[in-house]
Amino acid sequence: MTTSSPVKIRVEKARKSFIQKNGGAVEAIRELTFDVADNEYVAIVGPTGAGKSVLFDCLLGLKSLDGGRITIDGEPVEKFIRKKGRIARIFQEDRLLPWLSATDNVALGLQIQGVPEAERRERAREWLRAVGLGPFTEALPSEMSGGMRQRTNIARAFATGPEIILLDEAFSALDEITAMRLRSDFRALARRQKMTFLIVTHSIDEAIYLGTRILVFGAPARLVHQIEVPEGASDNPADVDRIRSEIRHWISVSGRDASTAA
Ligand SMILES: Nc1ncnc2c1ncn2[C@@H]1O[C@H](COP(=O)(O)OP(=O)(O)OP(=O)(O)O)[C@@H](O)[C@H]1O
Repeated sequence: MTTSSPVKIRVEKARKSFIQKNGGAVEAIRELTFDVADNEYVAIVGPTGAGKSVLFDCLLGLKSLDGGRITIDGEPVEKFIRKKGRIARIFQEDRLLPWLSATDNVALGLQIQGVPEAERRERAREWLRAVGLGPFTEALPSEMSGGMRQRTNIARAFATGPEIILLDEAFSALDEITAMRLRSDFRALARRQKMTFLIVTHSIDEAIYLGTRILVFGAPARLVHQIEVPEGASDNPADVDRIRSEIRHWISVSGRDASTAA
C-alpha cells in the first residue's frame, strides 16, 4: 500500500460464522484485519472455503459481521452503500438478463440509480464501446460469446461510476487467451477511472498481473501473508517466479487445500 494514499477500506478484526442445519457452526472469517488504500488494486488468494466470497458479501452489506467492523472512507459499510452504485461486483458467471440487449443490461444499474432513460442508454452504449463491444450494443446475451458477455458485465460495473469494484473469480470461466485480453482491458479501464479494486482469484499469475498487493488468506479467512507487487513485475519472469514461490509457500503453510496456479 502506498503510504501517501488514504485508507479506502478498513477491515478490523472481522468475524463471521454460520450455523448449519445440524446445529454445528462453520467459521467463515476469523479475526481478519487489513486495509486497502484509495486507488489500490488488491488480489486475494487462499484455499477454497476460506471465506473470500463471504467477505465480499460483507463489503456489499449483504451479510453482517458477528464481530469486528468494516469501514469504507471511514464510515460503516452500511452507511457507505446507502448511496447506490458506489461498489460494483463482477462474478465468474455473467448474470445478464437473457431477454435484454447488451445496452439494456448495462443500463439496468443506471436505472436503479434513477438516471433518465435516454441518458442511461447513451452511457451504456459508451461503456460497451469502451470494452470493445461497439458493434454489439443491441445483441442479446445468447448472441454473444462468453468473453463478450463478461465484457458486458465489466461495462455494467463501470457504467454506474463505482468507487470500488469487487471481482469474484471474474476471469476464471474464460479460456486463457480471452481472460488475458479481458484482464488487460480491465486494468486499463481501472487505471483510467482512478478506482480501487479487490479481486478474489485462484490464479496466482492473475493475482500478480492485476494486484499491486496480494493478500494470502488462510481458512477461515484470516491474513496469513501479504506481498507488494512492484510496478511491471508481471512482465519480469524473475519477479513472477519469486512472487509465485512466496505465495505457494504461504498457501501451503496456511493449511487446507492449496490454490491452483495458472
Ligand atoms: N449462507 C451460508 N450458510 C452456511 N455456511 C455458509 C454460508 N455461506 C458460506 N458458508 C460457509 O462459509 C465458508 C466460506 O465460504 P466462501 O464461499 O466465502 O468461501 P470462498 O473462500 O469464497 O471459497 P471458494 O474459493 O471455494 O469460492 C464455507 O465453509 C461455506 O460453507
